[in-house]
Amino acid sequence: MKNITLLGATGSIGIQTLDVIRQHKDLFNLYALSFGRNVDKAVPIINEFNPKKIVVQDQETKKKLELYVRNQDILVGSEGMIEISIDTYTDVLVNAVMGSVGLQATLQAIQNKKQIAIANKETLVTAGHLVMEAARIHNVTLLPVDSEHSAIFQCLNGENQKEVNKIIITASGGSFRDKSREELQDVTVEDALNHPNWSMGSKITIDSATMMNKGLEVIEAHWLFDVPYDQIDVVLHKESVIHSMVEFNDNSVIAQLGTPDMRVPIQYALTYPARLPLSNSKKLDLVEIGKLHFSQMDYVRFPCLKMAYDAGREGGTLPTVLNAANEVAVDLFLQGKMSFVSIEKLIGQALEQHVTIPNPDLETILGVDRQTRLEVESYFNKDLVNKI
Ligand SMILES: NC(=O)C1=CN([C@@H]2O[C@H](COP(=O)(O)OP(=O)(O)OC[C@H]3O[C@@H](n4cnc5c(N)ncnc54)[C@H](OP(=O)(O)O)[C@@H]3O)[C@@H](O)[C@H]2O)C=CC1
Ligand SMILES: CC(=O)[C@@H](O)[C@H](O)COP(=O)(O)O
Ligand SMILES: [Mn+2]
Repeated sequence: MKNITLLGATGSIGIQTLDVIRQHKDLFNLYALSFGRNVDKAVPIINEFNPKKIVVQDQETKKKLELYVRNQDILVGSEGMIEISIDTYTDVLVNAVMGSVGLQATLQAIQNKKQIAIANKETLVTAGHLVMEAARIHNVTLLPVDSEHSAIFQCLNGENQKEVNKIIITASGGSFRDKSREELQDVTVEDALNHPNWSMGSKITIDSATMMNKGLEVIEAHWLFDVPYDQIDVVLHKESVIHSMVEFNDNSVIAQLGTPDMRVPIQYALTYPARLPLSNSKKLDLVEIGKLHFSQMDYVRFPCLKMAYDAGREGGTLPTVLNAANEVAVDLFLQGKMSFVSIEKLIGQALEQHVTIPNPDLETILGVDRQTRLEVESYFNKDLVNKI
């Protein structure tokens, strides 16, 4: 029996992780969980799974939760997340929190040799070099949950890394894939949240519409698989049936396919190297689908992807700036405070202003992250973007 600690239990990945745990009660026990502020969603989860420890985002949420929860310790904030992640009884940490807030918990869990299933790409974008260095030193394998990275991980299984020509990450194109740049001017939050293939949390759904999701995934792939940026391609594939591919030096290409169901990569990360049946998961029927489509990525249409490649190549603190600026900008858009196209403007502005610090330590990363968030808020307040 493995004790799982789940960061982000009330989110899209969190809920699907709980479904996997529910299906394999003989293998997994939910030992501890964290969530942000959604007490209504958390209470039934706590009643069903009875975790020993719970972490919430702030004191106010703790007070609300105390009205429903009597048997568990309720911890708060980043320190609480670290505490449950390194707890002696935690065997596996699933990082399914939104944003770079789970970075320190992940780093400390690695230092404590916990098994890590990582959905949270922002952690790897903001501090990939620190996370991978810790994983190397402590001999911990990061098991990817992100569908593309799980696919690449499976394609590389048993292969020689030196024989890899390139990684090909597929992109659905997101909710505005058929719109021109001009047509993006007056799109709404509701339009942007309408992803064609996946039902996900709101931040990643907006990232998918701006193509920043693919940019974050390129950086994530660079760190997880130790592949240079020149050997990572992105191709538009609107069906999201091929989750990603690897081309080898004999021009052979291995791909991983499946219906869009995040429980598949979540479960694989938890049961690796074994595979288990997953009930209520739709089988892939290629005959029913008939055709798969592919087209070249357009970096002018999707400037966020270009910014991510550039920031990744430059390295140092630039990916931290990219990520923090994106988190703030997406949040401002989701709150209805500014237009969709303002997201890329705010990120571009933050990247332009920043003087990269090479090889940053954790303190530097956390400082740059904080500073960038303040700066982006200030550009917004100074009217540098189109407010709605
Ligand atoms: N959803 C998907 O299919 C996929 C997601 N991912 C990645 O997985 C991660 C999670 O995504 P997703 O599940 O969609 O996100 P959601 O927004 O659905 O869920 C996020 C979770 O994190 C919690 N949370 C948010 N902010 C904070 C905070 N400041 N402190 C503590 N907890 C917080 C939320 O709590 P609450 O809601 O209670 O406030 C919720 O439990 C992201 O990094 C995403 O990029 C990767 C591939 C696919
Ligand atoms: C399910 C998943 O892994 C998401 O990251 C998904 O890939 C988003 O789709 P696109 O970013 O390709 O639209
Ligand atoms: Mn993905």
